[in-house]
Amino acid sequence: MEQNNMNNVKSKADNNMNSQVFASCSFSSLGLHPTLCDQLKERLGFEVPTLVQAEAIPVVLSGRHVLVNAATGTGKTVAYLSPIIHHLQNSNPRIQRSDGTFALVLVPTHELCMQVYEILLKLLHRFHWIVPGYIMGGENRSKEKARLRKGISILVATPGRLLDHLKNTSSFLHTNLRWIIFDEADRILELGFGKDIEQILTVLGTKQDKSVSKENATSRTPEFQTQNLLLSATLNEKVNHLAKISLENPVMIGLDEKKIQQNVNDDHAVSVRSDVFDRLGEYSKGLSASTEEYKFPSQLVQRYIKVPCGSRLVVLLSILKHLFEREASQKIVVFFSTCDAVEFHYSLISKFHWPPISQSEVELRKMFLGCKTLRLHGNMNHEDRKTTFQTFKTEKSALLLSTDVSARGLDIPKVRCIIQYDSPGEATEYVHRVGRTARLGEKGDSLLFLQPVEIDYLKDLENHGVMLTEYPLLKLLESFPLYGLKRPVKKFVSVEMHPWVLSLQKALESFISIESTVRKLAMDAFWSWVRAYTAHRGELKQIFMVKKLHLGHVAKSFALKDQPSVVNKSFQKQIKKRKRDEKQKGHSKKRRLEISKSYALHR
Ligand SMILES: Nc1ncnc2c1ncn2[C@@H]1O[C@H](COP(=O)(O)OP(=O)(O)OP(=O)(O)O)[C@@H](O)[C@H]1O
Repeated sequence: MEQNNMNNVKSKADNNMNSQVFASCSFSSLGLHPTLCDQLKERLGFEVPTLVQAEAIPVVLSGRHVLVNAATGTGKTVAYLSPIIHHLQNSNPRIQRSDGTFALVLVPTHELCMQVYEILLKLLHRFHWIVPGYIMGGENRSKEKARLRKGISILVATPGRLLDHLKNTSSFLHTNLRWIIFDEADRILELGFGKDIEQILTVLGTKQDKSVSKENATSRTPEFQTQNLLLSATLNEKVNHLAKISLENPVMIGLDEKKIQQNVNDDHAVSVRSDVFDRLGEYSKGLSASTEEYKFPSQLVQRYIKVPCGSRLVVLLSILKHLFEREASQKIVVFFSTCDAVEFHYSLISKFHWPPISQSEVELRKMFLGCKTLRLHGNMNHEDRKTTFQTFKTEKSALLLSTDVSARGLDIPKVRCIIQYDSPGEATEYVHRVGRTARLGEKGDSLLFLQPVEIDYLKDLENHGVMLTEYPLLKLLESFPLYGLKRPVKKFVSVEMHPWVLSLQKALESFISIESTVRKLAMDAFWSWVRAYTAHRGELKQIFMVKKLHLGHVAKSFALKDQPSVVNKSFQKQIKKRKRDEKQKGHSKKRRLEISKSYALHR
């Protein structure tokens, strides 16, 4: 009886969740071609549209420019791809490869490029005359040229490589271009592609000139007009600017109309000029002090864990152990600030054995974490990145250690938990990292690591409407066996002094001292971690201050016993050398910009 009641409650909750995610209509009722609806069902398993799809598809089909601001994992990709495919397959006479490119999807990263391309492949299965393709940095240019020469109807591209081909590949035919889509627009801009995008729009002749009168601008024949779509899970001034230069009288989807109205009414002068971009601009301004708007899936449980610096590594490993022992089959992503940190933790987790047992039982020694572990970062070659991404997608249970290369737009099914071991910095980044879980109504947890000195970061998140609750760390530590050590009698023993923490830290340090390759990785990771810590921008600089840190404790978080001076010396040396080099080169502002762009790309 009790079980029945429980089941009823669960199914009500599931129904409730479904109605927050899915619409109560069908794909065909939105106007999509029946064969395309079949493909959505057969190839992707989509029975009904999500709310965002139900709202966006008819508008995109109508030919209007659109700005979509919706939470992560709500189905934006199909919301723009399906109307495009609908129109292209309907085209009479049939389109041909030799007609060149009709639709251009711009994405920020390689992984997202491949992801969109794979969805396209599935949706186009029965429309063999519509050819999908991709071009992206790091791939072989001549092969891409050859593919472009043959003709690609729907092209997915990263901005830099697209611009390259627009300038240098004369056989790239784009005179029939009808759609330009900016997927993950905020990320594209954050990575420093703003100028590339402006150039792309100029080369394609689709940059919106706001000096042209509105009447003239909207009276173009719809058939030959380029329809631009901009999708972003976060809104800010930069996205607003891109919207301004790329969209013409757009329909806005996902923006809170009441808020827009309120902001506009608050400023009478503004309400007189009710241009859609002024309204968007006012909307962005009214959002918060930092002009950002965030949307979270309601089922996402967001927590933070307060950990003293020197115990960070032990606590990370303990939490992972706890999570995988509680639920053996699950996927977890841990975010780090640098490629070196990913390499070090990957190597450590893949090799570290515990609990401590006698030498005679050596064959029984278990890995500390028995889960499949993968790594992903910008210094890996493309093939490895692709393989990791595919493996993590298909595994039922795995741990992915990653930099922010996987924070945006990547759709990995069934990720149960996101751990932000290194703080994300910008709140936008926080949103996108946690957006890898709790997708499309699924359950999801997120956990943010903060040191006591960084706790003000919570206020910054609060200013953006992100509220976190505290994770009960001491309770977790109490749950571990102590292998003969005495459990503390005092209830409120500190995290650092907890016997489990002390003994695991000791084991990690001894392990590192004999494993020279892992030790070398730890030293590199320490160095780059400190450098990344100093790179926080704006107001965050007051929260994440290197001088507030004890470098000896930082070293401990890389299982290094060394006094910081030993590790620090090489760090100081490198900093000095860099400064010297920079001086010699007459380090211009332009150069600094280039460096920060390439730094972002290599994360
Ligand atoms: N109608 C649907 N029915 C079932 N599943 C769907 C439907 N639409 C999308 N999905 C699934 O939902 C997940 C999220 O979709 P998608 O990646 O397009 O979201 P998104 O809004 O672009 O996310 P992000 O902002 O993180 O890029 C994917 O796994 C996708 O396969």
